[in-house]
Amino acid sequence: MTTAQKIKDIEDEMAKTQKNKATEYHLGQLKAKLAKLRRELINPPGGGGGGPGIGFDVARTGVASVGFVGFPSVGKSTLMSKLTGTHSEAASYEFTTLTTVPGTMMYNGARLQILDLPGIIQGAKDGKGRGKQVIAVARTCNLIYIVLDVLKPLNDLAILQNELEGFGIRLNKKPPNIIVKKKETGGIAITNTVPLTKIDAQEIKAVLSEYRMTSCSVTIHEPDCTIEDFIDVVEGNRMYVPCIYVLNKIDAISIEELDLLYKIPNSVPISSATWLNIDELMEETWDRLELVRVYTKPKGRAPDFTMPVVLRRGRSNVGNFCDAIHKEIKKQFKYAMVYGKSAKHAAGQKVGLDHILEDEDIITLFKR
Ligand SMILES: Nc1nc2c(ncn2[C@@H]2O[C@H](COP(=O)(O)OP(=O)(O)OP(=O)(O)O)[C@@H](O)[C@H]2O)c(=O)[nH]1
Ligand SMILES: [K+]
Ligand SMILES: [Mg+2]
Repeated sequence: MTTAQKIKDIEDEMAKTQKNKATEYHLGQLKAKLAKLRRELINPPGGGGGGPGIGFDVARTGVASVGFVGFPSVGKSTLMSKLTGTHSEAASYEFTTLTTVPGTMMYNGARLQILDLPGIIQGAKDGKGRGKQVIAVARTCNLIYIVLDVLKPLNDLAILQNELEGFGIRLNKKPPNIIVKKKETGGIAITNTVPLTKIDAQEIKAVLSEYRMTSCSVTIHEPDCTIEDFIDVVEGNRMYVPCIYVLNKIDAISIEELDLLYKIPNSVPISSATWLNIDELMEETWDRLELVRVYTKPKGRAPDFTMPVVLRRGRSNVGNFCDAIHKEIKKQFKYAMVYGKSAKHAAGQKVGLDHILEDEDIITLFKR
């Protein structure tokens, strides 16, 4: 039996099983089994299906990457070509794009890599078409655009989300605040600092037994966490990626229809053909990438506002700033003066390598 068939069997059994006190343990086991099988699909035990396939992965440039995921002919290549100036073939027939086509664009002083990807179809995560390679590239991006054609059913969005979820990608979600620690002995201890509304001890134990984890402590700080969140933590290979739903081809619909589209959270309606609303798309892109621009101010001179050093949130301390300029700089570092949002005083703050910089800060380095 193939992995995909085993998955189908478990999904069928879950659909048949009513959720109640008596079946909780069984359902927990089934969900854990499902997660393990899905991992096999991403990373087959024999190797081979793991990372992006040959020709699919491309050299990474720029400070952040945006990957385009969507069904065929929704306008991904049209958008990518116009944004970057790099030609990616666009045509009215499906599967025009057959591999990753990279381009770059500058925005707010940051170089962004834009990855145009082949169209995927339902079942991609289970091995249909080149979907697995496409999703494997998307997994490594800092932002995903799910591109949709507004002339097609909006339910396509749910299908695509499901494809990415099945490949261990979590869209617009933070990692659940749950800590699982393996121990030598002592059995299973579950503590929670928030009320558990959607998960219970039986389910947790079923999952742990499925993973052969007989002794461990589980601490749950995540409000309303589900058994799926818990499995994500136990599995540990999830990618939490921000996502914008790009609703393309609005040139072909009425204003009334457009008003309805605006109600969909995390979405930006655009037309890549007639270049409508691209400004909003880029502003949203900038916000979601959480980039930090830092301007350098040579001692005794005015800051250079033309060329920021761009860092990513979470990797934006003074040490990261030094590394972004030159790997030797940290060795000579004595202290830095920082001006802007991260500084305690308007007149600036003297800081060390651990100080975390904020967007549009100004910095002067002092060497030993
Ligand atoms: N009306 C309209 N048509 C568009 C728009 N953007 C793209 N198209 C048309 O949609 C068709 C497909 O465009 P592509 O850019 O090739 O789409 P794709 O998503 O890259 O397609 P694949 O590579 O085959 O997956 C072409 O005929 C485009 O001219 C748009 O904003 N409005
Ligand atoms: K096409
Ligand atoms: Mg294309």
